[in-house]
Amino acid sequence: MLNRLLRASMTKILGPIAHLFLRLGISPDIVTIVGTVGVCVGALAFFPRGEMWVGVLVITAFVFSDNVDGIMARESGRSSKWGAYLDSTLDRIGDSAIFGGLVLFYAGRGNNQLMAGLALACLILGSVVSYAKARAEGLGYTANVGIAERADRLVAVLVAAFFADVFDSTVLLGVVLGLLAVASFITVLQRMLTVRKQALASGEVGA
Ligand SMILES: CCCCCCCC/C=C\CCCCCCCC(=O)OC[C@H](COP(=O)(O)OP(=O)(O)OC[C@H]1O[C@@H](n2ccc(N)nc2=O)[C@H](O)[C@@H]1O)OC(=O)CCCCCCC/C=C\CCCCCCCC
Ligand SMILES: O=P([O-])([O-])O[C@@H]1[C@@H](O)[C@H](O)[C@@H](O)[C@H](O)[C@@H]1O
Ligand SMILES: [Mg+2]
Ligand SMILES: [Mg+2]
Repeated sequence: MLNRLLRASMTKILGPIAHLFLRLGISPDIVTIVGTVGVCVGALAFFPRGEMWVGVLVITAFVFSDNVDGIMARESGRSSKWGAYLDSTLDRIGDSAIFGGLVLFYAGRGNNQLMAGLALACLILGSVVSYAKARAEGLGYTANVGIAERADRLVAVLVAAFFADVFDSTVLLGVVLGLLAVASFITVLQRMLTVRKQALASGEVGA
C-alpha cells in the first residue's frame, strides 16, 4: 500500500541522492548491492544481541536504497531486466535478514519461543507474498496487490522493533508481528485470487 501511496513522494525526497550518486559515477546495481549489505549488517550484527533500536537505525540508513536504485535507473535510462531481477532477489535477502535477526534473538538470548515463532511466521509469509507475485509475473499474470507489500512490512516491523526496545515492551513487537503475519497471509490470498481471476478470464484454469 505504501508503495502506491508514497512512491511519488519518495522519488521527490530521494531524487537528489540518486542524482548525486549518478554524478559520482555510481551505478544502480552498486546501490542495490551495497544497500542490501547494509540492511543485512544492521539486522544480523545488532538484532541477535537484542540491540534493536540501533539495528533499526542502521537498517533505515540503507533500506531506502531500494527506492534510490530504481530512481537512478530510470533517470539515467539504465533500467534493465537484469536490474529488476537483482533488485527483487536482493530484497528477499534483506527481508530475511531483518526477520531472521529477530528469530535469532528470541530463539537465543531473548528466550521467547512465541516471539521467535511470530518473527519466523512473518519471514515465511513475507517471502511467499513476494514469490506469489514473481511466479504470477513469470506466467504472464500480474499480482501487484495486497495490504502487506514489502514497504508496509518493513515500516511495521522496524517501527515496532525500535519502540519496543526504547520502551522495553516485547508485547508491542509481539502484537505487531502477529498482525503482520495475518496481513501477509491475507496478501498471499489476495495475490492468488487476482491470478485465479486472470486465469479464469483467459481459460487457463484446469478442471
Ligand atoms: C525517532 C526515530 C524513529 C525511527 C523509527 C522508525 C524507523 C523505521 C522507519 C522506516 C524504515 C522503513 C522504510 C520502508 C522501506 C522502503 C523500501 C521499500 O520497500 O521500497 C519498496 C519500493 C521500491 O520498490 P522497487 O524496488 O520495486 O522500486 P524501484 O523504484 O527500485 O524500481 C524497480 C525497477 O527499477 C529498475 N532497477 C532497479 C534496480 C537496479 N539495480 N536496476 C534497475 O534497472 C528496474 O526496472 C526495476 O524493476 O518503494 C516503495 O514502496 C516506495 C514507498 C516506500 C515507503 C517508505 C515509507 C517510509 C517513510 C517513513 C517511515 C515511517 C516511520 C514512522 C516513524 C514513527 C516515529 C515517530
Ligand atoms: O512487495 P513485495 O511483492 O513483497 O516485494 C516487492 C517485489 O515484488 C518487487 O519485485 C521488488 O522490486 C520490490 O522492491 C519488493 O521487494
Ligand atoms: Mg528498488
Ligand atoms: Mg525492490
